[in-house]
Amino acid sequence: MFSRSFASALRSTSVLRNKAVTRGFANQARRSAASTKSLYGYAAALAVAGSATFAALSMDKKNNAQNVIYSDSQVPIHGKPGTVQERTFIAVKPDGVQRGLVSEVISRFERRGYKLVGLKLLVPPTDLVKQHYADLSSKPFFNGLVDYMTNGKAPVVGMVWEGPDVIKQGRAMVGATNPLSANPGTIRGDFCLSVGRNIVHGSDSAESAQTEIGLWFGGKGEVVDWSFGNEEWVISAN
Ligand SMILES: Nc1ncnc2c1ncn2[C@@H]1O[C@H](COP(=O)(O)OP(=O)(O)OP(=O)(O)O)[C@@H](O)[C@H]1O
Repeated sequence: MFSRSFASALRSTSVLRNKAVTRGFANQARRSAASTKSLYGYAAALAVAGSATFAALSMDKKNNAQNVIYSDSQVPIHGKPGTVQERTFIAVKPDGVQRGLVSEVISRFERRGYKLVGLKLLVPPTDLVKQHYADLSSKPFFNGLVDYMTNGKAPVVGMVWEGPDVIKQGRAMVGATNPLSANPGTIRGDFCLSVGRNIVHGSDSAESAQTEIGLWFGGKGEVVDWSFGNEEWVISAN
């Protein structure tokens, strides 16, 4: 289902008029989605569709409107803080996955206009989580936090999101660490009650984003550069 809608989205994108190219990528997307039959099929299809869009945009260099802030294809995996290609690391933690809130989190970032450039599902290794939460290593809850993130009762969904001011806006969308202090309208303010089960993580600074994206998405090709077909309608200035 997702692959079919991506195929039609790809075909309707003006820069993708080459049907043979589009069909090839659409078929790959269909195979990916069929092999996983889930939201993560959607993720695979999205990654393939993203690559297709990026490849096609590279072929078509007709961007001539002066007031459009187009993305630059030469982006380090941690993005370019302060630009439209700023990137942040957002994770749905095991309680969020267990409670079926992955799509809710993705949807909020997508609807806001942010672009998903990295996505993976994993039970993270202990070392990774210890590094991720290194600044909390002296806290009494540290061992419990590491165990909760790594014990495999549910996986973590790690994501890299891109767009203007995404680090600060992402934190605002996530809400205060303690859900009882989180504003309604934020993810934590809408969906949870306990600081130990606060559903999501979001990088709190450009430095954290760089470190965390490198930790969770350090492998080659794990973050995908691609351009929205409707970029002009989401991030342009007049
Ligand atoms: N007092 C506490 N008791 C139990 N767990 C806690 C406590 N304080 C923080 N945590 C856990 O440690 C995580 C990291 O805490 P931190 O102070 O870095 O907050 P945060 O930056 O809002 O959270 P995150 O890093 O997960 O986005 C929290 O999200 C929460 O899961």
